[in-house]
Amino acid sequence: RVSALVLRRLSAILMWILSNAWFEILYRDRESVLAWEQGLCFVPTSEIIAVEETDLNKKQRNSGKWQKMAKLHAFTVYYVKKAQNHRWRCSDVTFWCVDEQLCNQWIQALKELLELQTRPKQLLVYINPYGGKRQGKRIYEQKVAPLFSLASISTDVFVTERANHAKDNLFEVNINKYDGVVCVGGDGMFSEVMHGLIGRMQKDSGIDQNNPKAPLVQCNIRIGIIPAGSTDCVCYSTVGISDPVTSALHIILGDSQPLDVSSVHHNNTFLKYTVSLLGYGFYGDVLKDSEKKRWMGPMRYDYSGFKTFLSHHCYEGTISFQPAKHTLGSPRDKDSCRTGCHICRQSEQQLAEQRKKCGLKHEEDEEEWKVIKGKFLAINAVNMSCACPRSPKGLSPAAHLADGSADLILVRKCSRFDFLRYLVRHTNQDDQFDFSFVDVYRVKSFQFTSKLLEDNESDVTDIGKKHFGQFCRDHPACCCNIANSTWNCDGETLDSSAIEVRVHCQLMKLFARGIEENHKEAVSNQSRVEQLL
Ligand SMILES: CCCCCCCCCCCCC/C=C/[C@@H](O)[C@H](CO)NC(=O)CCCCCCCCCCCCCCC
Ligand SMILES: Nc1ncnc2c1ncn2[C@@H]1O[C@H](COP(=O)(O)OP(=O)(O)OP(=O)(O)O)[C@@H](O)[C@H]1O
Ligand SMILES: [Ca+2]
Repeated sequence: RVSALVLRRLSAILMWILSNAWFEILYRDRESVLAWEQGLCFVPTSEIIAVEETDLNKKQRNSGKWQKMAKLHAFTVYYVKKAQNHRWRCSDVTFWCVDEQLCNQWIQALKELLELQTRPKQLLVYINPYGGKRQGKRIYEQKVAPLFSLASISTDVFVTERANHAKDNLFEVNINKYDGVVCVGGDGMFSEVMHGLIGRMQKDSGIDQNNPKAPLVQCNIRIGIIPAGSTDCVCYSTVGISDPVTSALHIILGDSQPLDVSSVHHNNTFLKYTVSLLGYGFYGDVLKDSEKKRWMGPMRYDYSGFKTFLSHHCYEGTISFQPAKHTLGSPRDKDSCRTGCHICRQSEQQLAEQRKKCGLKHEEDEEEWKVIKGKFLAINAVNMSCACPRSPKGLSPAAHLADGSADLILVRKCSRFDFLRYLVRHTNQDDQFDFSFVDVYRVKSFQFTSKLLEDNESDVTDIGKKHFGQFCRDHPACCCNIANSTWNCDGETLDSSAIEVRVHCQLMKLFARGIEENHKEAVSNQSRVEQLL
């Protein structure tokens, strides 16, 4: 290790000398490293976007410079430049020399290196022209398509004409032709594409989605998200920023991030899949109200949020859940899920071992269920942190993208002021779970039944109890809503007062790599390693 360090230092000095001369390319282990005039700069081949021959002589002729010089030959390397806050940009550098053969050799060598990377070559793209601020088409055409063409990616592009157009289309297309599916839109559009892909996978494998216990088939075709929606929570939580160019570059490099998906059932009927927020009470009511105000664009959430906050409805019901014992993490952890997360890796292995051991036995049924009854302002189940521009740390900052668990957050009945304090903590660094009225559990499955439904089911003959007004008749001071709330399932409303939810570990994959450690954190970790050496 010490000699590797010394070698690296030596090669750095050598590169500095070379960078003042013509161009040079050095190899460090099997990774190529480029050095150029501006001083030292390392670019791993995995972060080179494209290599192109450059007609430098044409440029020079036009500018009138270099006229007395010999004919030059050049190539341009396009690479990922990492900026602040997880933002990526496409940068380029041109290398030149007088020897045409040498120049061609470098172009050839770099292209061969790029060929060795497993990157998407053919993509299927769905654009929702009405998501967010209705900029999806413009964003794709101006910011994304030029990058795909630079990276020699061919695309089949569909601009959707109605809701569920993309989902329906995914059941018909020749899916094996593609290396991935890209959706341009928000969380709702992503959800549509995910339902299409997972549904298609199960259909092709003869799996019945209505069976809540069916082991679902993993979906290996990756989805790329170009954010053009109102919340863009899935993109933000998996990339660290909601930025179309950054996401396009993650797709081009062929990044891969597995993702947990939860299935939602009612009475052996499949309802939906969810990857981000499945929320009852506050977030369900915000969504339901905001759907009527779509014309307001992303602002609709603030308007409906404020209205719902003032209405302060709570809902009574029973939640039963199975704690996620296979994972090392806890929702109160200080560390968050980051690129290459060891908790996600360990949890996946643990689940695979459990499955091997138990074979076809439904061991899950035998595991303990915890039951909680109460009155809640919000019941939020999140498969990931749910970070988004409105809430940069998310609803559960320590939730993991791919650990086979969800965080179940129960916000019990409390005063408006306390609920506001809780909401404000979505937006700052303070601990959201440090309230007497908030409980959080890491679970692998859960069920919810509203009190209204329980009452109706337990006494179907009592017609009086079927009327909503009955519910709080015995408690005149109670703020509980007389009707049920709805579920906010990744931004889609779901009307069911009884649901069964099960987390499927790493059911699908995204063109992403999780949130990378901050540069500062990474540098301090690196210097710690060097001190150790
Ligand atoms: C006082 C400041 C409080 C600010 C609270 C900000 C909370 C932001 C939480 C965002 C959580 C996102 C979870 C992701 C959900 C997505 O799958 C889904 C589809 O895109 N988006 C929403 O449902 C969109 C949900 C958007 C909900 C916005 C709620 C805004 C509440 C405003 C309350 C104001 C009270 C002011 C009282 C003086
Ligand atoms: N051509 C279309 N016309 C109408 N609706 C569409 C069309 N294409 C897709 N949709 C639907 O629009 C809904 C919302 O789209 P999308 O998620 O892109 O934007 P958003 O709701 O503004 O953003 P977010 O989900 O991030 O809050 C999706 O549920 C999708 O099914
Ligand atoms: Ca998870």
